[in-house]
Amino acid sequence: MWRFLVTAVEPFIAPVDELPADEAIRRHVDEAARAIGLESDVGEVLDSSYREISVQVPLRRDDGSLLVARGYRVQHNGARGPYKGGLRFHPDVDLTEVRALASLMTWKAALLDLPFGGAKGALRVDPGELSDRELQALTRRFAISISHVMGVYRDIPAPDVGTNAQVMAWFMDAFSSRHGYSPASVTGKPVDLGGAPGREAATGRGLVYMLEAAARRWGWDLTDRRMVVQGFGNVGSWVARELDALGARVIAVSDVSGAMLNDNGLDIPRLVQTVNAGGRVTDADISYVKLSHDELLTLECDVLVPAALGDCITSANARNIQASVVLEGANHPVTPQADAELAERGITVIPDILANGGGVTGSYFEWTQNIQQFTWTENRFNAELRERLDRVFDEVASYVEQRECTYRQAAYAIALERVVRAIQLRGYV
Ligand SMILES: NC(=O)c1ccc[n+]([C@@H]2O[C@H](COP(=O)([O-])OP(=O)(O)OC[C@H]3O[C@@H](n4cnc5c(N)ncnc54)[C@H](O)[C@@H]3O)[C@@H](O)[C@H]2O)c1
Repeated sequence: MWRFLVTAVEPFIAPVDELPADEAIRRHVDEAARAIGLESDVGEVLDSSYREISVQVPLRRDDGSLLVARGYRVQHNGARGPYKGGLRFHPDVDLTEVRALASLMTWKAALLDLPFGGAKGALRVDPGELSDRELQALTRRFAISISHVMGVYRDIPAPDVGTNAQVMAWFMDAFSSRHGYSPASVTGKPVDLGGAPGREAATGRGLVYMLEAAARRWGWDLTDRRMVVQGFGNVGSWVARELDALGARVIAVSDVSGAMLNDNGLDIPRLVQTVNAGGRVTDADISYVKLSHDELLTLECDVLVPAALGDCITSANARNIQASVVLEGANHPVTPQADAELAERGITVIPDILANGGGVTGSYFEWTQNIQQFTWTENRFNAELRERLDRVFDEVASYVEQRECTYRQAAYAIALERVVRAIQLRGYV
């Protein structure tokens, strides 16, 4: 059984001059509203969430003590389809962060032209401190507590930080016990339970597909390019594997246990082996120099992939970033102030709602296959994923070239137009 390792280091804390996450996303949306000349007051609907649920999730622990966790599900906007978004289990998560992440999902799904609205859920708990029985009991209790607003055509969760296919299986089983067998009520499930072959790798693989699309457009050869990946969980480990397979040089990676560098390129298959066996990256018996978490972010490299938590590139370290490109694997890893500073310094940022969109696209494939009770092969899954992501990247890149704006500004402008159109067509306001 896997174990989660989430709390061994301090969480990233944005400097006080930075905006809270939900306001930061709102700032991006406001900027997009100005860019597309949104004159209607429909934008006001998007300033807040449609529904925010906060529930108490009690658990009798193995040692007899009582744990009372707090669970959240935020549904931001459902104009384009059922709500969709991950479930995060983390001790530092709060409603403000969940609200921000739910809104990001609205923009991501719209940008990728998927028939979903945006949502996010979280349980404020450290999964690494729980036994398997405790984790299962807590997941089931949480699922039942919010099941009245969940469902195949209502709201469909997926894995995120601190959750995985096994957690999704428990969630699906608890939901199904109330509503009848519903594999399409959750995505990112184990393949033996209706999970789509390819979904587990889809976010990390999708990031690399996006980078390849960018490389073709910019005339870059990715062979031997210096890559740095922060976070070595689902997203980070798959990014590193795919970059390594492409012939790029992954010189540094990190997880909660620390950061490591080898200028000649790290032995990624050995690292993956270590982590899959339940270890941390720094346990791997490979040649490396140990770095601090901050040093990893400021290494000189071609591409920096933050793939851990949000708010890691802020006004405190943006001026020290030495990457040519920041490819956002994590959600909201760059604060608005840092974003402006990176843009000024000529560093290209491929934003979360574009870069890590392979995850929700893979979830869309899984959901549709569950509804049709039909399974694609992994090859077909990957081919369809690449085709969709290439198309979306090209759309955003064309917008950037025509308007001379950043990738983030272009991505938000395209997404906002789609969501506003859906709100108006449905006569919501
Ligand atoms: N899983 C998905 O499909 C998906 C989809 C889109 C976006 N994301 C985003 O990607 C990010 C990572 O998600 P995941 O599913 O890989 O989570 P995960 O729990 O599988 O992995 C998180 C990784 O980050 C590491 N980490 C935590 N704090 C760190 C720190 N301070 N420094 C360095 N490493 C640290 C952990 O050790 C772990 O290796 C999150 O921001 C998530 O919202 C995930």
